[in-house]
Amino acid sequence: MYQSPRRLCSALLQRDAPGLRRPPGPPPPPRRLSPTAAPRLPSPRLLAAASAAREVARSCSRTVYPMGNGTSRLYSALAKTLNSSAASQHPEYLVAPDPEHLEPIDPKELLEECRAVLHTRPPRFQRDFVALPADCPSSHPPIRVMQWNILAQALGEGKDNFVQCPIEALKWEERKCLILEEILAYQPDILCLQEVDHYFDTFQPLLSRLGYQGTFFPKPWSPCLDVEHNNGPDGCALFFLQNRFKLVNSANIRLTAMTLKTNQVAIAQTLECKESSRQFCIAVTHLKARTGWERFRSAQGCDLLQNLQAITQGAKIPLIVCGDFNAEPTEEVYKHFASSSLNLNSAYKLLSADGQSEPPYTTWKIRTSGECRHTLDYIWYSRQALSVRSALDLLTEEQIGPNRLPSFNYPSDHLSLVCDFSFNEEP
Ligand SMILES: NC(=O)C1=CN([C@@H]2O[C@H](COP(=O)(O)OP(=O)(O)OC[C@H]3O[C@@H](n4cnc5c(N)ncnc54)[C@H](OP(=O)(O)O)[C@@H]3O)[C@@H](O)[C@H]2O)C=CC1
Ligand SMILES: [Mg+2]
Repeated sequence: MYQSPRRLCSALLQRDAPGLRRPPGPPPPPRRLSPTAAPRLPSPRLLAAASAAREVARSCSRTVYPMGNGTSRLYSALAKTLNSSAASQHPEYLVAPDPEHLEPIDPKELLEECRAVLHTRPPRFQRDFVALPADCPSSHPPIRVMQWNILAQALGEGKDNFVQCPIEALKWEERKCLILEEILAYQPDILCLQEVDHYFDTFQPLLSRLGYQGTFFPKPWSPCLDVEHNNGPDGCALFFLQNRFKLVNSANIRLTAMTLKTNQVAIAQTLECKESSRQFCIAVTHLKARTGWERFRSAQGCDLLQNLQAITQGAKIPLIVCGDFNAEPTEEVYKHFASSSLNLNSAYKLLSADGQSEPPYTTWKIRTSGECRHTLDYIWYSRQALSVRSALDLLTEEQIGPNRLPSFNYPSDHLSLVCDFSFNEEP
């Protein structure tokens, strides 16, 4: 049974629940003015939902529910993991909430709830799926994969220095709704995320109630932990829809570079499709950032490829690798992936006229050092076993706007990549 909107509202607006507030700290820095974009026009239904949400949140902040109440159960599951400022002393972020306490949410209702929270923001950008020619027809529904570096909240507010992005645009309570809206709009079967620093308090509880099974692997020395009032370490997260796939095996990989352990991680899981009984491996990673680290990234890429060779039993199991590689297509690590014996192709190349060129950008931001427009994010796939049926077009320069990303209408400095895959016929 789906929950009523009032219960959904409480899922989103849990910030006001007792024990879930951030600890008192210095006042926020002066806020810059909002841009003059046209606000979304909320429907009366959305406004009613927002008002109901505020009411539920207010009542939750003063009411102690007896055990067994659904709202209280939700809060207790979230509260277990949300006490984020203490994360570096007490690794509470490693404790997953009890799945028995999670009740299903209707995605449409959650989307509506997100839109209600976002009603003062400019409208979402329109992006279209581009159909791609496939070699063979498929009798099974495609597998939709989303790759997205969602921008860690602590890094966005405390380290990244996006000088043209108003601090208000980064407010977590609204930015998380923009992130959820993007996920709910495309409804991926598999979701590969980087820079997740709100796994246990936001994505795990909400996405598991939408039917996903999630795994989180934090970076060992996440730079988020250096930021005051952080919410714990950031890391990679992998979610898949439980009604479509069965987990066969799962590996959390700490990447090495020239045998040395590094601060970067990957998750690789073998899944079995419930409709077709076919197995494939899905992996997510986030390689070392910054210029000057090209050889390091290349070594991390080699380590990941070696791990994936073993996990796919020498390329016997079809593979999809999603990641923020922090590397342009000219870099060595890209070339290793393109020429690996795993026989991988990069899905977004298929959007180009010749099928050979990566898109002009997957991240676009302005830092104090200037404008950074790069192609760093990829979805690699086994070119023999899988076909890309369609891919979500990127935002245009005009949509991104002169202040670039993140912005009031897009929550991350990286664009999401979304592809529909199907299996080719077995030889
Ligand atoms: N406490 C300790 O003992 C240790 C702490 N650390 C911490 O970890 C950090 C390094 O971690 P590591 O994982 O190697 O980090 P990375 O160099 O990989 O970068 C971390 C994040 O910073 C973002 N980033 C990239 N370029 C810039 C930039 N120019 N300005 C601001 N942010 C940027 C990246 O985002 P994107 O990928 O989107 O570009 C990425 O998510 C150190 O700075 C330190 O804070 C590290 C080791 C030990
Ligand atoms: Mg980043």
